[in-house]
Amino acid sequence: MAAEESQRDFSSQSNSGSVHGTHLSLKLAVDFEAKVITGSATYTVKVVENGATQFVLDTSTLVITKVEVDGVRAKFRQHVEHQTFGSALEITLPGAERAAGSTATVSIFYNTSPRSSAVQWLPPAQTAGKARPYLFTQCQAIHARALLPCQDTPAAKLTYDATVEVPEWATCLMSALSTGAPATAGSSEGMRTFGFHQPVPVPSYLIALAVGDLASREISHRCRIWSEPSMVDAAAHDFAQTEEFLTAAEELTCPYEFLTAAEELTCPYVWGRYDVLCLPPSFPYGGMENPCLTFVTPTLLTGDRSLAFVVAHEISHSWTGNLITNRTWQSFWLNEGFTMWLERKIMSRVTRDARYYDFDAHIGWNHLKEDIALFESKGSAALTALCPPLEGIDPDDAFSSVPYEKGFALLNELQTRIGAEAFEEFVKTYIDNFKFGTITGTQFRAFVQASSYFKGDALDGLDWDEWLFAPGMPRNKPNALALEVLRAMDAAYGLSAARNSELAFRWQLLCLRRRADFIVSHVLEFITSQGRMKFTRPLYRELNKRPETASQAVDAFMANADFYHPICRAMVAKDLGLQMKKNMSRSLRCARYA
Ligand SMILES: CC/C=C\C/C=C\C[C@@H](O)/C=C/C=C/C=C\[C@@H](O)CCCC(=O)O
Ligand SMILES: [Zn+2]
Repeated sequence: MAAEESQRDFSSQSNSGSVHGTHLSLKLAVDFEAKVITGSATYTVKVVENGATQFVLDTSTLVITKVEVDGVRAKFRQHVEHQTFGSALEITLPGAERAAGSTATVSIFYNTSPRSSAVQWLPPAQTAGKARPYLFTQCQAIHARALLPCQDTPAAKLTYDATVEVPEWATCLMSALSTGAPATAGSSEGMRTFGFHQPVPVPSYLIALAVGDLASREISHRCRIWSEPSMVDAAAHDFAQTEEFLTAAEELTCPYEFLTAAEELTCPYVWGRYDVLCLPPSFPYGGMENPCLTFVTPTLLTGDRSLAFVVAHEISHSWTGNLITNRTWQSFWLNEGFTMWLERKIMSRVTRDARYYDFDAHIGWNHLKEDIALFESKGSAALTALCPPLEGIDPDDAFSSVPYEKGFALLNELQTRIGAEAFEEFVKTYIDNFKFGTITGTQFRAFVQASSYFKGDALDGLDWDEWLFAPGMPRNKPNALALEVLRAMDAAYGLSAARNSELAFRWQLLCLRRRADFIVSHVLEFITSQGRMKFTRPLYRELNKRPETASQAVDAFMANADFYHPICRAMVAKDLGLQMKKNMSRSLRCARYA
């Protein structure tokens, strides 16, 4: 296999590997008339590599007016603009080469351009109220650099605070916690100032802003639904299950025994609040997982809550994506594949219907097929790899259902190998291990391989290179036959008690492969009551694949060795890794190879 996951972020020109902005203070003012945001971005900068002399950020269509380092004017240079990746902004750190661990405060004074790719400025006609303008941002994947100078790579997480001056009639929201009521004191005439802080380190693509004529409805102690006033009741109705989704997500992600709300929680929700802003119809995505404030499209408003699963998806990103973040866009599948998995688990719980997971996975599989065919027809098959070659590529051009559904398919494949219950526990260890950080596919692979949940032969035959780097459809369709479905089929059709040997054989093999342990006693009964190799050998081999059932297979075989025809006995002994001593037939005469 040719490809390799790069440690470099091809989509950023910043030098976050040697100098890292760890905290950002934004002071912004919104000018609807000029369609610009003006202000300053002040970074607390930490040198991580000895000898650094520059702090390099990404910008796109920004006008930089002044830079200060530790309060003193500093030299800066904006490179020629690259069509996709923008202009690198090089700021000279004055004095001698900086030692690792040293810090500085860097303030950049700037304004955005009316053609910023991060901001949509809506005239009143494009709003529901038709009376006031509106603006919202969308920074994923690499548009944050068109909103503020930043190290626009998910590898560089930072905390932030912000003040934003907006017209007095407007409400300003950000992907952060509010610091309190807006202030008019200290603001320009006719303006008021909103304050925010985000104490959890986030990547730049999660910095978000919306300003408009907004109203809200509180739907739980930590969830509020926002939109334009004329839509807010409809939005609050369609997203009324938000708290229920959030609770289900907490149960699925908390590595400790989950306690009820009345008791002390062992896993407090890291982000503090989960609010939802329902945007005007030009919002380009179904939802965007901006922390503390998910953005959603109004196309979800049906009146019957049938599209609220998008909120379950965005809630899931609170852990997979926002808490554990893809280190570069090559590992975007870890954000989205895990989020699809969690979304489907949440929806199965909330609907109390285990079939939800399988049916939705089936729909996702078909979506994946369509997207892969589309990319192949465009001559872009390489972008259908889970870890795509992104050098020189605009991430927006690479976007498809591949990271979502192929990513999910890989996780589902892992789940199938150890069973849903064990995989759910494994995911909790994954979250606990990588929370607050970033991850690559290579790290994930190593984590799985080292995990005690995947001991023994659980990963046998899994071709990681093919999964991560080969374009096209994965080989194995996610199996829709969850344990619960097998139990329901058994209850409906009595398959475990089937007397038809062909039927019993197929059913038993299927159940063993799905690790449905209720079948084991039936299998042992079947393989010790007849000796037809067509049935007996595959079932013994299947039992022998897992430590939990292998010893039962050996015991059953040894106890019944005399029953089998010598050919069958010899074949099964080989299948089980046992050596039959010549002319001996009793169980004690078998010994394990090696
Ligand atoms: C392998 C692809 C590499 C990088 C792509 C990363 C980001 C792509 C960029 O286009 C931004 C995507 C933003 C997505 C936001 C929300 C999605 O969950 C929405 C999914 C589609 C929808 O429901 O409308
Ligand atoms: Zn998502």
